[in-house]
Amino acid sequence: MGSPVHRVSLGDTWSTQVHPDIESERYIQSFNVERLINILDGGAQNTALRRKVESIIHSDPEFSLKDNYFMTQNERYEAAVKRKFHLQTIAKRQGWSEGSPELYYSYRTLSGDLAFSIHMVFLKSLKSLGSEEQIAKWAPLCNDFQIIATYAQTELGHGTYLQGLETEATYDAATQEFVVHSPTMTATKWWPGDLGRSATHALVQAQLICSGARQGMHAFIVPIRSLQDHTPLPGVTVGDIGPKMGFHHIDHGFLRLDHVRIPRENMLSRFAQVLPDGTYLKVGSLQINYLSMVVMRVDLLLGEIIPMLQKACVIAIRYSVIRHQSSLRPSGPEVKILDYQTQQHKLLPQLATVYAFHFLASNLLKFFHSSYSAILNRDFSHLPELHALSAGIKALVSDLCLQGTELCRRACGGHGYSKLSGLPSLVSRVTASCTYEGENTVLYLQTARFLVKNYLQVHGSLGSTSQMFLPKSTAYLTTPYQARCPAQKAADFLHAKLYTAAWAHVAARLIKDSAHHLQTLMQSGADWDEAWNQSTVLHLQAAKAHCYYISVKNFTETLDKLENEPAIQQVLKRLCDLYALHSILTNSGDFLHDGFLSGTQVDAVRTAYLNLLLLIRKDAILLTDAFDFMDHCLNSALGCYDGNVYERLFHWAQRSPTNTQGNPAYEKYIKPLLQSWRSKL
Ligand SMILES: CCCCCCC/C=C/C(=O)SCCNC(=O)CCNC(=O)[C@H](O)C(C)(C)COP(=O)(O)OP(=O)(O)OC[C@H]1O[C@@H](n2cnc3c(N)ncnc32)[C@H](O)[C@@H]1OP(=O)(O)O
Ligand SMILES: Cc1cc2nc3c(=O)[nH]c(=O)nc-3n(C[C@H](O)[C@H](O)[C@H](O)COP(=O)(O)OP(=O)(O)OC[C@H]3O[C@@H](n4cnc5c(N)ncnc54)[C@H](O)[C@@H]3O)c2cc1C
Repeated sequence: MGSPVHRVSLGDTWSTQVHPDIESERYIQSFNVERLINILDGGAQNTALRRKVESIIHSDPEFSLKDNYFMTQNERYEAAVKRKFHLQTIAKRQGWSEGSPELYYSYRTLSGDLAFSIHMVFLKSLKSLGSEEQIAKWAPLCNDFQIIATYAQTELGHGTYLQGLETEATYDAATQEFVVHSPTMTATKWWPGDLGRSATHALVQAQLICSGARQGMHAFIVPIRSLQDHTPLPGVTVGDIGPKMGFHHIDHGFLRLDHVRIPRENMLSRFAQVLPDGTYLKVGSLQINYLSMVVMRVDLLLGEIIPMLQKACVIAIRYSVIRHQSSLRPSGPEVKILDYQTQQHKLLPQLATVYAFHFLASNLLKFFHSSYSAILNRDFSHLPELHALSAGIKALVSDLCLQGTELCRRACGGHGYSKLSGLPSLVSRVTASCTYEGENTVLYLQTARFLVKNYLQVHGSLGSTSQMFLPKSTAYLTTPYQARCPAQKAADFLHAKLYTAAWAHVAARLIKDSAHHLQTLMQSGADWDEAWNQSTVLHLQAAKAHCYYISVKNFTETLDKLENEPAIQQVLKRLCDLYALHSILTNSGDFLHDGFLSGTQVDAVRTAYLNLLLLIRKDAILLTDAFDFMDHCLNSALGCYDGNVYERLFHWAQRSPTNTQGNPAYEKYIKPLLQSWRSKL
């Protein structure tokens, strides 16, 4: 066992003991927590490296997040910039290079509360869309922060529909330059992070116009602020978009360009280029210019989105074994709120979901790595499947992480509404993930487009089936599916094959129904586009079901590989069962619709599910400990490892400026009012 000491690290002098209510939860260990930590980290050597980075970061007071909750937007931004540059200094001293695991772990340790994260999006986009020469030129400048860069794609008028972007880059063969211009108000770039107050350069996505022809969206590097004094360069209007729901530490910005000239070499040209005479050359489809979005959708899952739900689970579940409220029977002792079935029903499916998502995202990352280098070398054969999987998985993961963090917040009652719980910041931050890097509805529909296409390849017209080769993730569309679920009792639903087949059935049926709906509309005279729009609610449902199926299947396959770890395999199997059965129960209408499950079978699913809640309840604290977040990183008065919730909440509240900075309203308004009554009392 790794020592828990490294986790109790806030240095609160009054906190000398772990609360007995949480200590007792750790007393009987049905599995080795340290081994599970290693598995989640992808090996013991990664755990050791991560903890080394954490100890360097947390022993340095410059990195403290403790006053975050009391800061204004400007203060948050400044603190994030300071931390980022301090991290750069440490990284240099320690020899942590850009893209190294150490910097990845630093980001995790600091909860991403650092400036210049979109600078990293720029770098990743450069590596996806730039030629080797362009990467060799710009990447070192980025790595050393000789420039600060942003990714400027979204405009006031368009974010989703990239073909509708209005910013223009017109090639001038006479000077071999592009003229980058925002022709309308709605062409103003809006939302790019690090743009508002920091960036010196922007990767601007603009419509390429050369030799009089519009060639669609392409990426251009545009200098926007002086490297000498940071003033906007000629033709550039730039600023901050103002207050937002969250992400207060990031300066999201706007950018207008008035005929700004950049050299021809500043168009990123791995897949497309403009020759000096204005000839346009490209490989692949127009959508290859969307590659950096695929990269980011995969990258943000483990780096940003999933940790939000992991932390919310840690906080809410730890709090739920400290919090006592009411008793189970008259005159009985007050019980831990986690002993209420309804509290387990709120929290344990979230825990199961976040484990499912961790393994799902890890495997997607593997698929990404195996396809990405081929794509960079212009082999696009895996791109459609990668795009469809990354879009759908990003949508499902961010949707359910948002639902889950909000449920965790509410499960903490009133204290969950205090920022000091850490939960409101997690909710507001994960909310953004349902919108950025592709709004979720739009992403599900991209997945649906791929599924319908695959379905129609196999089942060309209504009823006819041909044996076709389909990508791995949609191969199940070729296998005839069972019409009825064979389960007869609750225990039957604990078979991974059975519930995976159930999700395959529902996904395949919904895909079939949405494709048939589309075809029926077309047979009655609608063209493809009209028919597509009139079936999108069905497509969306089908894409979601497909993603559920992929996530359930992936979890079961992960378990198969853990046969040398029987205790961990057993506890994860329960989580996998819970994830699958909870997803069936919350979508039970889809399983009942065609009689695949009967009402009696749904009752059996519920029985199996409720039994699992009790089993997982016993291991709940250890399963959250296995995420191995240090207290600094959780930054929660409710979620610390030692369980000293009330003392911490009380002490943290004392630090609030509302308590430390006097009360001008008293002097101005309350005092005169009260004193005006004094003479009469
Ligand atoms: C601490 C900080 C962390 C937070 C950081 C947050 C940083 C955030 C950054 C951003 O948000 S950057 C902006 C992100 N913007 C988007 O994601 C925009 C979403 N929109 C799109 O992706 C596209 O416009 C669209 C929805 C895919 C539609 O595009 P288009 O109209 O051009 O395509 P379609 O007609 O729908 O499809 C044509 C064809 O292309 C295929 N395809 C679409 N996208 C891709 C892709 N990315 N990769 C590969 N292929 C793609 C699509 O499947 C179609 O294929 P076929 O069916 O014709 O074979
Ligand atoms: C915190 C944050 C950070 C961001 N960072 C960046 C950044 O660094 N760089 C950058 O360029 N951008 C950034 N963005 C912008 C972000 O990528 C876009 O907001 C996002 O892609 C959604 O586009 P939109 O705002 O145009 O939404 P819209 O597309 O206008 O969506 C509005 C509604 O219309 C629906 N809709 C739109 N199109 C369709 C369709 N075809 N079919 C069905 N329904 C549709 C959507 O589902 C949604 O309900 C950021 C946004 C946020 C919130």
